[in-house]
Amino acid sequence: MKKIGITGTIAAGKSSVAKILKLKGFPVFNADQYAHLAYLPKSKVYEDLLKILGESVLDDFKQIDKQKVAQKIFVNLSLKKEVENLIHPFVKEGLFHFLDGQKKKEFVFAEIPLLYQVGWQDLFDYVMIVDASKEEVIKRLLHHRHYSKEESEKRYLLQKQSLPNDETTIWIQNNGSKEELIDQVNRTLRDLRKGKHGNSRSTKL
Ligand SMILES: CC(C)(COP(=O)(O)OP(=O)(O)OC[C@H]1O[C@@H](n2cnc3c(N)ncnc32)[C@H](O)[C@@H]1O)[C@@H](O)C(=O)NCCC(=O)NCCS
Ligand SMILES: Nc1ncnc2c1ncn2[C@@H]1O[C@H](COP(=O)(O)OP(=O)(O)OP(=O)(O)O)[C@@H](O)[C@H]1O
Repeated sequence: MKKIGITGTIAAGKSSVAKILKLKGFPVFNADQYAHLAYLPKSKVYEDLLKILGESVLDDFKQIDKQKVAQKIFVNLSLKKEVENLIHPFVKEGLFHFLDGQKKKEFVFAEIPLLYQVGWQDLFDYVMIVDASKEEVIKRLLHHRHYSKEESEKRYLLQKQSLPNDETTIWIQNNGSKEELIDQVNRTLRDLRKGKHGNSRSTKL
């Protein structure tokens, strides 16, 4: 089993790549979706999250409202850190459990937007970085997410990150059509099978 982390900036096309891979039958873990499970009353970090965030983040059904969480943590970085200290280990456990169940698969993927910020790159044999030009990203945020021009620029700058590059990095440049994106994913799979992306790094798993 080769483990491949998928990351990249906002609206670069990470989820689109994940969708293409899923349609081709590959298992794909989604860190953001899994993180949302932490906010459900039955999760094991729910009570601790409530202690940190306070009852004001609950909605009428006693569910933690993610929008209210966002409003609190993005203006209070120490609170954000405290929340992350609960959620990141929760997601990591979910990721390990997922990988454990896929041992017989050729390739297994995990979409982790904050891969480098959380420092999980060494868990993977390869890191696939989905990239797009600033112009394309802004266009997608305006047209598909219906953000204003200012909001789009702000989000782009907030999430822009410096991305490392070594022989185990696989770049997907998503500035063209969806068909071109599918072609690139197919080419990448072919190259991976031929070993063209270098020797995979030794992982910590
Ligand atoms: C704060 C959370 C709940 C927001 O989740 P969600 O997936 O719903 O994000 P989404 O992009 O849909 O935003 C929800 C709301 O937050 C606002 N928001 C999102 N990002 C930002 C930001 N950087 N600054 C201000 N507001 C923001 C949005 O405007 C929206 O109103 C989520 O990001 C979270 O749980 N973060 C902490 C844990 C973590 O690091 N997760 C990553 C997985 S490893
Ligand atoms: N090559 C493309 N051509 C046209 N539209 C695209 C292309 N790639 C992605 N999109 C569209 O741009 C938007 C963002 O793409 P996607 O959701 O895949 O990005 P993402 O990196 O997962 O975003 P986020 O970081 O916000 O979760 C989506 O509406 C998607 O359909």
